[in-house]
Amino acid sequence: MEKTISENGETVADGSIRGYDSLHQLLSANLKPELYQEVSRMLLGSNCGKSLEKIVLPESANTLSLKHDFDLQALSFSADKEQMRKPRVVRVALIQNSIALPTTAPFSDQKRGIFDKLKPMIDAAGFSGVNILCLQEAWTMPFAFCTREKKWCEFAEPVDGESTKFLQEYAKKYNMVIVNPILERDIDHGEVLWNTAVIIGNNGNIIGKHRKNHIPRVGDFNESTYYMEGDTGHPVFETVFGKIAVNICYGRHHPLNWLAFGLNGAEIVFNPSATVGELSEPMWPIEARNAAIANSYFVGSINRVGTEVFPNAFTSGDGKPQHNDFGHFYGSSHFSAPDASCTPSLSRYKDGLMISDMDLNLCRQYKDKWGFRMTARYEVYADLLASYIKPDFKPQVVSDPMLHKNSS
Ligand SMILES: NC(=O)NCCC(=O)O
Repeated sequence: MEKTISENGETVADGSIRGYDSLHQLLSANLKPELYQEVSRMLLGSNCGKSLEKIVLPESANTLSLKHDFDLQALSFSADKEQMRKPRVVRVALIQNSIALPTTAPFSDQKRGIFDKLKPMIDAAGFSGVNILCLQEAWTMPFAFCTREKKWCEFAEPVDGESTKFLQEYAKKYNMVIVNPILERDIDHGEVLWNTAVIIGNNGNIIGKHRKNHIPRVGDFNESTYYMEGDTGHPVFETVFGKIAVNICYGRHHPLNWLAFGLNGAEIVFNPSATVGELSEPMWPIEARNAAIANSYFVGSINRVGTEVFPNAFTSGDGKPQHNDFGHFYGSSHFSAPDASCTPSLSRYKDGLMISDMDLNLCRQYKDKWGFRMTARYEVYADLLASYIKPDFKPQVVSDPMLHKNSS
């Protein structure tokens, strides 16, 4: 167990929930098995009438997780057998990690340290036959956007920069599609910055990029100091393993953002994130799962882990005393499926690799079952939105005439 810190006024072990890695671990350790089964059925849902099955991973992957002390979980989502289509099972993985060195270390050492700590996790994914892997938001750096200091811009790199080159080797080696979320510097357009996910194909080629659509202006998340809202729309990348998209962090609070990736045909949407307990933990398991249900696709949610302390104290104009850290990034990466089932979460404080098999046929099966696409009434909302964005928009409110009588 790590040192203790104070979070929300309570003393807790650093990042754990009173010594437990995750909510699911806490519940399974403290409830009678028959009660845990009921809680788990409601909390994690069921897939084809049963709980998710554990995947047996190769010994080499388990050995790496023990040696390098990262959480490793692997569960399988299935779909009903169809007569006309073969199952389309893909193995998908998420990596969550803390930074490797203090934020005061030379920048190149910090970056190299993170690359080094990711190597065994990527190898474990490769040894396990993972087809698509997604890393966390701005994984090459501390999440320094709380500080508003511009020196952290040095971590930015072009789409084909150092981290993409690093991951291209793994993509080729393991025949793996890799989603690489970075702080991007657009060299060809005045060296401006973006929050970007680069999609690397299984041949090591760059398929494309997506830039974060919604930029937070909440609490310490002062990201608008660094980059603007993305200009790449809602691309879906057709890979040899399926159609994927990336909804970067704060975009998960915007149902229309999720919808747009769905309308473009996504089968798996990744949500690489950086968010802290006090701000968003109660939202975390709900938003992704809701998006998976409403849009009939799989969602892979990833959050970094640990508490990152910065050399200079900062404030966020909210009257709180100045401080040197964001709070605790609570990990808890997991997958959600269109049938409302989801995996348990990875550790709240340890690095981790979450692997899932998913039969992508489940997406269409759930479109057919619930008919959310058919019943969506898009034309009604298109009309409303078209009028809402006009300056002369008036909300459609029908007031009780008595209301006005009483107030006059
Ligand atoms: N990185 C980022 O967008 N964080 C915002 C906080 C949140 O959405 O929970």
